[in-house]
Amino acid sequence: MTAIIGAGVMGETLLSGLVRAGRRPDELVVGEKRPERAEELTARYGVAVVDNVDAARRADTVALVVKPQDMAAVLEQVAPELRPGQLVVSLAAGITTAYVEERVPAGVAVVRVMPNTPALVDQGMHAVSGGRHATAEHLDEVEALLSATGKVVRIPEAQQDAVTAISGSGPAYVFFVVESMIEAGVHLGLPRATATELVVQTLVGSAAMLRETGTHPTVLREQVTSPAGTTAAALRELEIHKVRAAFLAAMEAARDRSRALGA
Ligand SMILES: NC(=O)C1=CN([C@@H]2O[C@H](COP(=O)(O)OP(=O)(O)OC[C@H]3O[C@@H](n4cnc5c(N)ncnc54)[C@H](O)[C@@H]3O)[C@@H](O)[C@H]2O)C=CC1
Ligand SMILES: O=C(O)[C@@H]1CCC=N1
Repeated sequence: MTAIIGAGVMGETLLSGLVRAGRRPDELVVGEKRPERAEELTARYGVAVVDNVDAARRADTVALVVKPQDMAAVLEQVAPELRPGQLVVSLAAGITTAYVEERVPAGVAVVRVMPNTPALVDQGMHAVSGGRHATAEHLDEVEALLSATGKVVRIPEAQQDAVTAISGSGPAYVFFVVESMIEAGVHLGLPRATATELVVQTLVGSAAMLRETGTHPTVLREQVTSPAGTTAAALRELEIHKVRAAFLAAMEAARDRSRALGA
């Protein structure tokens, strides 16, 4: 039995992935604070939504998908139900395995995961790190849990805040670029629907090229950039506006915020 405590955006992403991967609703249990959300999830997936204490008691694996700020309260609530042999998986930004281990009975295995929302379409990027009592089998179990919804990498926990800044928050940066390009298309006189179709397919095509050719992105960019052409004119403006430096500063800010959330 797997429990998911906190079924907002990321909790539902995990839940729907498990259901798509063939888990039966009676093998899953959800803890969710908002009653209207609980009703929605039961209607959509046929899962039981129970209180957190009951969810933790019934499950072998307990996935915590509440906001980092709510983690201490949830751990305080469920800790009396947890026992060695159970596995706690935290998907929260910034929360370290040590933070969880300090709040659960000794010997409970803890694994930290940084997922991302493309898992909703089985294209997620999940980074996994084990805590003090997590064995290779625990990591295998978490990998099996997540691999149905995307790629899984195992990383040292010290890299988790950087990973959060890159792949955890990453989809938002990509959507921001997409929004900006669509808006630019509208400014250039294209109908919004046309601009949207052009930008989305350009993104999907570029992503497929990166994955399928394995060619370095710099080479792919140079292939598009004809001497004294249109792309060179555009890239010059991006450099003048320090877009590369802005990305560096943005991801440093995300990394720092992740660290602060777990402090
Ligand atoms: N949204 C994203 O793209 C990603 C989110 N995460 C992590 O996932 C976690 C959840 O984030 P979101 O799903 O975006 O937030 P959210 O606000 O959509 O979901 C949190 C859910 O937890 C519920 N909740 C709060 N306190 C609770 C309690 N005491 N008991 C039971 N349920 C409770 C809320 O009602 C809500 O449905 C965060 O820790 C975040 O760092 C990680 C990677 C990506
Ligand atoms: O913005 C956040 O804090 C969460 C963690 C990574 C993506 N969303």
